[in-house]
Amino acid sequence: MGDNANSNESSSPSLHLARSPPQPSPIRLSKFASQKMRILVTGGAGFIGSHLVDRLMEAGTNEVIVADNFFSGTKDNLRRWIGHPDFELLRHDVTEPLLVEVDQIYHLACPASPIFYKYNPVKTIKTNVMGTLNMLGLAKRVGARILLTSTSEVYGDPLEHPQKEEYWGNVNPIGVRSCYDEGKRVAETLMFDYHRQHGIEIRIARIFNTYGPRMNIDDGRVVSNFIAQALRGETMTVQAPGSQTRSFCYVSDLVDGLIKLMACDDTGPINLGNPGEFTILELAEAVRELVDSSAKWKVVDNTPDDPRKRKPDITKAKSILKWEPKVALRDGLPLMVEDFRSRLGIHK
Ligand SMILES: O=c1ccn([C@@H]2O[C@H](COP(=O)(O)OP(=O)(O)O[C@H]3OC[C@@H](O)[C@H](O)[C@H]3O)[C@@H](O)[C@H]2O)c(=O)[nH]1
Repeated sequence: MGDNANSNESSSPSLHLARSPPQPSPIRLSKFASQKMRILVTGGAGFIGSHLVDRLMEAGTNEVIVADNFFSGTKDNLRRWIGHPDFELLRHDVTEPLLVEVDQIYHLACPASPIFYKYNPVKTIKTNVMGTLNMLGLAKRVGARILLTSTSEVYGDPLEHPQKEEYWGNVNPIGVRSCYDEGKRVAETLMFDYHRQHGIEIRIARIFNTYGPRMNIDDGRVVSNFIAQALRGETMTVQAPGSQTRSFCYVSDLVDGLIKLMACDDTGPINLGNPGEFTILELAEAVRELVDSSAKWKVVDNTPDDPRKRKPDITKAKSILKWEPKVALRDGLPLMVEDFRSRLGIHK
């Protein structure tokens, strides 16, 4: 009985493992093909996406296609590249299939601020599941390598600290954050299943809290909220209890990590974040010192399932990518304040 079952090789799951990856189209292998790398960035009009696009375009060796539905991203973030011969901007929602010929896909598309991703939770989970399926389908068809920007939110409200990639997390499957947390967890699952079943080259980054110029002023996340509030003379809203912690990574460091991950030989997941850990009250204090010593903060209600602590273990990023963040919070915050001042037209 056991022998018979084992002798039926076509049903053996192991046969579906480690297939060779799909090959690029013949034209790409011809000597007349453009030597530039063709790269799709989904969500490329967003905060992190547009900084990534800058870096890819500045390299001068890439052609970049951005697909964005402009739900939280804006064309303004990309205005310096519009009209450039190596750049193309598509208004496209990743929940619909996309057919383009590319060598690499950076799949970022998804609202990342809790107020944005909770605004239309069904759309958020569709974006994570159908969007990732569509991009994996594209990667399979054209033989592209695909990098998913997953999140530290896959660890939920973590029971291990700091968080290592091996930790499976503590996530509420039915809570108000689940559309994002569970959505990204399914997206990671899809990535690995396409890798195992179809040999797709995958890379997964787990991004921790990131900040920097170009964040939406009313993005709703804590760093942008505090800076905008302090600059406008409003009271900073510290959500209770204020002792919860986050680790904040400056956007240029994060983009370095993404590019190194795409280039390396490891699938990930790899944590990308700055291990410097601060309570939310410490952050409010830092912003007060920087922007306006008379700025005030008040404690307001929090939202359900807010993680109480978060800090990346970046041992893997250090050893595999030779990456670690260079910009400390005290150096990155002033750069963001400068950007917010100029966008808000506040020059005090
Ligand atoms: O005005 C505010 C906003 C937020 N907060 C608090 O600041 C902390 C951080 O909140 P944010 O909204 O900035 O971000 P979160 O850490 O909740 O989620 C983020 O996690 C990592 C990324 O993947 C995403 O960008 C985002 O989901 C929370 O404890 C929140 O309660 C405030 O105290 N005041």
